[in-house]
Amino acid sequence: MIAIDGPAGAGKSTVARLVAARLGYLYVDTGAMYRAVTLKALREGVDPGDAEALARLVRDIDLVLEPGAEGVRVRLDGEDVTAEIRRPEVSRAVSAVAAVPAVRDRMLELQRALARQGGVVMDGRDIGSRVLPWADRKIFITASLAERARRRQRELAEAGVHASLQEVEAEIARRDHLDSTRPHSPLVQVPDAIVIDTTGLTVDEVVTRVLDHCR
Ligand SMILES: Nc1ncnc2c1ncn2[C@@H]1O[C@H](COP(=O)(O)OP(=O)(O)O)[C@@H](O)[C@H]1O
Ligand SMILES: Nc1ccn([C@@H]2O[C@H](COP(=O)(O)OP(=O)(O)O)[C@@H](O)[C@H]2O)c(=O)n1
Repeated sequence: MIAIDGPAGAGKSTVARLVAARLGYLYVDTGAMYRAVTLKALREGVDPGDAEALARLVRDIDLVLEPGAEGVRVRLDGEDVTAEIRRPEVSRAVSAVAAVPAVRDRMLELQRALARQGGVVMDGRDIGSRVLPWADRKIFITASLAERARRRQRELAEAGVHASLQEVEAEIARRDHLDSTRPHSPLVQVPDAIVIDTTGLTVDEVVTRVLDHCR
């Protein structure tokens, strides 16, 4: 069981997916789960600040993560929403939705159920601290804000979304602040995690470091 946490755009998903493939483990992208909940809320006109409505919304949500050739596919109520959950509207609202305790408690149940299936690499914000505190390895992946913004801007451009570097950087910084300061299972660096700063590294170098640590 490998737990990977860190701020937005640090490279968690990219590295976690490759490490899971190398080890033959299941990869669980918990950020995608919070994004899918947020998409459902936006579609149903539920205010991201309405905790009671969000608690109802997650109670029997149909959320499935399926391993695919190009990464995990996300199905919400039977529909493939893999691309849509990366839209800027979802990114803007997700931290408010993820701050609601009932949402986090429901995601925790689903995440632990996935981890019970066997070898797993799970990435997010509270995996080492709350979801899988008994994980065999914990890794905190980070990078400078400027580098993370450059990476996210490139990804958005590839998806046809054009935003200035300043805008992307401000948005990431705002989300990191919300994620780190919420009362319920905030983003924290646990003392038993090793830290990898990916700023000057290639994806391969980071994957190698994680695999070395897991041996
Ligand atoms: N050294 C590196 N480690 C991880 N990702 C990197 C690295 N260099 C560039 N990238 C790119 O940065 C982006 C990181 O995004 P992602 O993995 O979604 O981060 P996170 O899951 O932490 O938000 C990807 O497009 C990835 O290809
Ligand atoms: N374990 C997790 C994972 C994500 N999240 C929330 O979900 C958001 C999106 O996560 P993500 O990993 O997809 O974000 P990116 O770093 O890929 O942009 C985060 O900003 C958090 O608000 C969380 O609260 N706890």
